[in-house]
Amino acid sequence: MSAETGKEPGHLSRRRLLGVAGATGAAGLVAGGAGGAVAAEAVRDQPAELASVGRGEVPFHGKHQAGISTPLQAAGHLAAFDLAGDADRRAAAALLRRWTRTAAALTAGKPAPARDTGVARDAGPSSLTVTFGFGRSFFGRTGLADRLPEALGPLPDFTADHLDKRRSDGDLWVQIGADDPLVAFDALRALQREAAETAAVRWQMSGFNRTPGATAHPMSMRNLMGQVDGTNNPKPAEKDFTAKVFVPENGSPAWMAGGSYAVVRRIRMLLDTWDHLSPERQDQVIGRRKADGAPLSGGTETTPVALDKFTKDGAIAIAGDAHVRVAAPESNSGATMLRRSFSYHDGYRDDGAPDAGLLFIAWQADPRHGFTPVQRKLDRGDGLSRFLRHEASGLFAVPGGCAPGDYVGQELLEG
Ligand SMILES: C=CC1=C(C)c2cc3[nH]c(cc4nc(cc5[nH]c(cc1n2)c(C)c5CCC(=O)O)C(CCC(=O)O)=C4C)c(C)c3C=C
Ligand SMILES: [Fe+2]
Repeated sequence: MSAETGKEPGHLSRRRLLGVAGATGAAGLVAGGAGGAVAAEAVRDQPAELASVGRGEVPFHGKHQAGISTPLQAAGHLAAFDLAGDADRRAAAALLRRWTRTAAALTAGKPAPARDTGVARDAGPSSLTVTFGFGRSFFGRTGLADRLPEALGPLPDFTADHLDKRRSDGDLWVQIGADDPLVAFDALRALQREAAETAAVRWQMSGFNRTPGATAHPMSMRNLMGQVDGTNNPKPAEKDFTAKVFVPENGSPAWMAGGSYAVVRRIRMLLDTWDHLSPERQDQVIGRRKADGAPLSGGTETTPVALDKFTKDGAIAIAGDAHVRVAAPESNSGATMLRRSFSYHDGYRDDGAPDAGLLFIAWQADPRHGFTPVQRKLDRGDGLSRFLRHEASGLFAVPGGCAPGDYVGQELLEG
């Protein structure tokens, strides 16, 4: 219950809640009891003005969880949680129910049902998305080993790995994205508080992207190496997008229908070394122009890459070890994924280098036909890999979305 209104906070948006609180105080001074209540009612019925960024709202409920094919937001948090030693399947189910209720409220621009700290009080939904996933270790701990998806087998070791196990894996995974950093933090804090005695944070990472609307060009984001990144992603409008990214309705296990698999890699960029390369070398390493994202085979950012194109001098336009050649579906028997990453910067290391890079997140219907074969190929022959360090890794089964009243993962936990 809200002390100011006497109603459940869920009835009001965060914005209106603030308006009501302010108006009740002010009107009470002038008109006293009954008059104040009337004024409060009037304010509640008047939606407060929000900037366009604040108004953005991504539906929480649906066939797929939000935060997968949703356009990238400006602020992101990734967190993995481990279940407490005595937390069983029932406790995990209760947690997912609490988390779902909170995520549904916050993404609709309402305050957290359990406790509103006020951090996001005067903001709208701000395109908040909250996405939940299960790590391999979750299944053994909850007695659900017989429901472990085959696709959630551990990722193989790659020769380029420098993984910190404490910042890798985890029983449960949460991805938060929003166009307002305060809204994103509010969601992270609410979920962490609600984990209470059931689960504790194993690791947490924060990232960012360009603010939507800051520029119309290029079409895709820039990463911290300065490259236009995300151009050749599968697009939601393409007819095979769903098959590439989501587990089909008749897929296995049945509880993953409409779900997806997220590969999470914390990839540090060796920016001091990278920044010393000439612009031409940087373009060759990727196979695209840094300036506008156009492939070195010609055209603009959206022109398809022509891997077999030669220049006038008879040289191959896109080098043999160029990142886009080695990573392309054509070089990997069609293996593909949706890359939806956040940049990160966690200050400076002892050697003075920035601790910065990409919270790389790849979404696919099956990582054995997506991330794994592509990373194997990159591991051996990618010209970009000498400027990168893979420092943390996780693979999570992200179930389909839920209907109002249900909770994410219900079919796994109760089916
Ligand atoms: C295993 C998969 C991949 C990892 C890990 C990865 C890391 C990584 N990539 C960039 C920058 C760019 N990648 C680009 C394209 C691209 N990358 C992958 C896969 C991985 N990248 C794929 C499948 C593709 C598309 C290839 C194609 O079909 O053309 C690009 C070009 C623009 C684009 O299409 O997105 C850039 C730039 C960084 C910096 C990085 C690690 C930090
Ligand atoms: Fe890439």
